[in-house]
Amino acid sequence: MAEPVLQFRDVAFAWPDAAPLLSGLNLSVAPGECLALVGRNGAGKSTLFKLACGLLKPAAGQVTVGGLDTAQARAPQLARQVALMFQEAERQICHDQVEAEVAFAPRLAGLDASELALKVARALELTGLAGRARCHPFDLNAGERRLLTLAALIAQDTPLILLDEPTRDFDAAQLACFEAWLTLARSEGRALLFISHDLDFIARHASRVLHLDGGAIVADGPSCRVLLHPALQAPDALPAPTLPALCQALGLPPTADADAFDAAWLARLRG
Ligand SMILES: Nc1ncnc2c1ncn2[C@@H]1O[C@H](COP(=O)(O)OP(=O)(O)OP(=O)(O)O)[C@@H](O)[C@H]1O
Repeated sequence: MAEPVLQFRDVAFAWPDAAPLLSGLNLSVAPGECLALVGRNGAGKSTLFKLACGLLKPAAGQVTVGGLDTAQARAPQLARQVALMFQEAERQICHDQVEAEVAFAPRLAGLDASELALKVARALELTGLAGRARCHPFDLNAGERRLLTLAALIAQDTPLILLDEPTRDFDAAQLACFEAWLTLARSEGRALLFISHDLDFIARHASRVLHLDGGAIVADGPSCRVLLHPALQAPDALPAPTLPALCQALGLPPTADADAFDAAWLARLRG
């Protein structure tokens, strides 16, 4: 079996002057997995992400990324293994030109000028920002700024990518661009973890969903099963993902794929 790209072993964590948030948390993510983290506000999703990229260190237990212990590894080593898009993506932009922002990580990684130019051009192309290379990031709209942070992650070229509410600011065209990249990144074997409150988006893309509550994993499995679980469908919870909920109501096998739904429904109609 492939070596996990991310592993939590008996991890404990508490914020200062607060009760323990995580205790004895175990999690393993394989290359190529696309995993969604769901759970109510304050469940610990963003904290788990910060532990996963080494911004926070566990109080007990161990977090490894690409086999590196985040408590021991140096930042440049971790930056070759894992990249993170913050929930407030524009806060991680630190250059005054789009191109310079995208070039930041590969330049620090020591790429020569021609490799660097290729990486930056590809990242801008994939995010639809090729025509905005010389712009100031704050002249971009909110969705473009999020795409800019995505371009920077693409250029960072890591096996593990963490995305906190990635679709938040996108219009329909930007979402389509992002979803095309997501499919490409999966085909390249990257492991993707994202936090999202958009259950339809999760149902379309996640191969696995973790439900976090009070810092503990209360469900871990295929998206249709976890997203329709009663614990996520409490009265004050998010609306169920459309297609899996429709399948459930019609007594069809759960799926988030429109073609599979059509096939199952037609088979039912034909008796
Ligand atoms: N920098 C911080 N300092 C102290 N406590 C924090 C800090 N960040 C988060 N917390 C606390 O940790 C708990 C988990 O927060 P976290 O942001 O990880 O949850 P979340 O599931 O990502 O929530 P949301 O969906 O609202 O982003 C909350 O009680 C929160 O108040």
